[in-house]
Amino acid sequence: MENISFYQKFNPLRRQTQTRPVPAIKSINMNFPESINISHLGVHYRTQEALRDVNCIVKPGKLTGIFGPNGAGKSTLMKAILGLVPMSHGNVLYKNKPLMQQLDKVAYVPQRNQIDWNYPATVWDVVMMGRIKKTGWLRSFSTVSRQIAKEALERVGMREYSDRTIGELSGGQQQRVFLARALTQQADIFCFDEPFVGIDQKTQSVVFEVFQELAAAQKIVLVVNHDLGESITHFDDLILLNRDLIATGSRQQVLTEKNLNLAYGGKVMYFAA
Ligand SMILES: Nc1ncnc2c1ncn2[C@@H]1O[C@H](COP(=O)(O)OP(=O)(O)OP(=O)(O)O)[C@@H](O)[C@H]1O
Repeated sequence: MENISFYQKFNPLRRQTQTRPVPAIKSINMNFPESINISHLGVHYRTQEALRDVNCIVKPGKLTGIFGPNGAGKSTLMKAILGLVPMSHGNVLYKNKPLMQQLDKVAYVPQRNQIDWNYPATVWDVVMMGRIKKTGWLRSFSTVSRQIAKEALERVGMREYSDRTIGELSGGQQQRVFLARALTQQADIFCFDEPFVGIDQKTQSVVFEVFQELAAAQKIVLVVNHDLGESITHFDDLILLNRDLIATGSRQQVLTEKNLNLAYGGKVMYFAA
């Protein structure tokens, strides 16, 4: 039997990504239409400048981390990319069009402190929410949607918790449920804001495994993280911020002593990428 991941199995683009040749680059303005292209992005909160002239690309097939010290603008960058905070200037393009016009292609899991854990929803309800865009409001879910949700829960080891309310779960279990919901969306772009905060080691391993499966399926996987410890070695590409873009590229290119000093002001030890 063909050995494929959960995500590849339910990925409607799977056959195309396997057989279709790489499309020709048509845009004059940007070189990577299959990537997210971020140009001259700036964000102000009232008088405070949170991000200044950020230019980078986020490629499919890579696990990309947004790193930087507290208050560097990591979450702001993710939110600006998704149109959740207004940009003061710049643009974010995907497939030659503003990403904001294509949010149906995005699955986003916000920071856990932005989720109401007392809301009386079951694990199953939360995961099925990931199918609403495909199904439509007030319409009943298809057998296929139910199957996708079951397999997503299975993938993150939460199938037997389907009937629990989300408030009854541990932090790690809650994070796995939201990961399952993101999987059911069958998106092209996956964005996670601080998914490793307050979770156990087992959940961290499951989450990284799923991220790597998504990247292997040529998805865009963008993760805000602040942990400069061993877990950073799971990332392929990094965006290092401190209001300005300090560096972007492969992990090896970004994690230099000079870049870390610029971002953290000499407060972290340099270690080999
Ligand atoms: N809604 C807001 N209104 C005003 N200022 C804000 C708002 N959100 C963020 N900021 C400010 O913008 C700056 C960047 O915040 P942001 O949350 O993006 O940083 P971060 O790198 O994600 O930080 P952390 O690691 O602490 O979560 C900070 O100085 C923060 O105080």
